[in-house]
Amino acid sequence: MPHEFEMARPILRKIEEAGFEAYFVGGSVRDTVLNKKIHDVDIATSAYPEEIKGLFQRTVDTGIKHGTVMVLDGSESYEITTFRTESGYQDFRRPDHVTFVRSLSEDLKRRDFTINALALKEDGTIIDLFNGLSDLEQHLIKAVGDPEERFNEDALRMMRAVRFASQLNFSIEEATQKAILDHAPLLKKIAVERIQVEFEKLLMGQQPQLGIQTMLDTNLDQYCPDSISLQESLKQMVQINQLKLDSIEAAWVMVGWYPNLSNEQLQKLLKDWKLPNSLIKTVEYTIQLLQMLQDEMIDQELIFNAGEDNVRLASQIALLLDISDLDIINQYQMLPIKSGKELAVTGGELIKLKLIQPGPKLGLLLNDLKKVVIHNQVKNTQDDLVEYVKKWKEQ
Ligand SMILES: Nc1ccn([C@@H]2O[C@H](COP(=O)(O)OP(=O)(O)OP(=O)(O)O)[C@@H](O)[C@H]2O)c(=O)n1
Ligand SMILES: [Mg+2]
Repeated sequence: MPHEFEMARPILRKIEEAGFEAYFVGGSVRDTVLNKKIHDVDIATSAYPEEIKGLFQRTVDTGIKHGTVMVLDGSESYEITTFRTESGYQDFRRPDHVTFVRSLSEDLKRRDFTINALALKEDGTIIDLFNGLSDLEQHLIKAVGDPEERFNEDALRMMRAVRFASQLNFSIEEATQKAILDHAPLLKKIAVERIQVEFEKLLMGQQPQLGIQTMLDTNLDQYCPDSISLQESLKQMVQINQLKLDSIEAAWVMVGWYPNLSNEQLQKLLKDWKLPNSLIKTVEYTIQLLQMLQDEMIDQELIFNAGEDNVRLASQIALLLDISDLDIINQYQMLPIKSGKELAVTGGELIKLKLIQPGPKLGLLLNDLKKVVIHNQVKNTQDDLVEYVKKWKEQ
């Protein structure tokens, strides 16, 4: 058992000693069987939330309505969720109400895929009611029970299927994939933020091209934000030789690069996907840098404005796209200044020298100084810059 489970074993034992059942469930069990590193440890139990709260000293009501109580143990914390069934999914995304149940099988049968429906007991026994182990061995993503029901309950699961295909390099079982094709339009009901999380995990998975191809094959792309541009990108991305994306930034630069969008269209694509502004800025700068590389023209000012991180990202993606990076990292390092603050004169000094008065003109002048220094037209020394300002005043 991995260290994370070892740490949590006493918690499960304590619940069992009180006469209830408790299991590790979800992705951590799947990833343990696959010998992968685990991140979050989820625990499911037959005990009701109030009963869990009675058993442990330090608890937090993180999601008590849905049956989840957080138990604090030293510096660790564990989410413990009561076995539940969810009924009446009228909006294809959230259960109308949650019913707590005492039976593990009731809980497991409402889970999405067989590989995610395994439970692990404190003593190491695996409970496998839906042949999840065999599907893990066969590298198959297969819905638990009737795939249509599973996707009607939560349409996001269709995106989860293609995301797992990419992350695990698994195929989607035939009936499950057919159900995705048939229910793809339901994705429209899902909040963009939730789709975004799955799509990013897909892009950063070990086989993004498998996930992307499956999105195209099942029409899921048609129900994602800005689907026309997206489809164009995805079609191009499957063509790349061995696509591998190791950051969210790189992933979105690739998506934004392909459809050949104007800056406004690119903004719309990224906004429609509800990306944070800082990420949008990064993607915009990096795409501008890539356009510059494609045109084989170095624009010092753009390199300066984009900054080191975006320059490094552009260089990395140029490699994937098979365009020359024109040594831009070096070009960046050779810039005479890396920020406006490195100018050899400040606004205050220029005012003291009576070369200019405070006001909007000063801002314009400083901007101009920055430009001529970046373009190596004037040396970044106080004398040279003061000289330049005197001439600038005369014109
Ligand atoms: N739409 C969903 C989301 C989750 N689950 C169930 O809840 C578990 C935990 O969900 P989550 O942490 O979102 O996904 P993981 O499968 O654990 O994947 P990851 O490793 O990315 O956390 C899943 O394994 C699955 O059993 C589900 O049935 N349907
Ligand atoms: Mg998880």
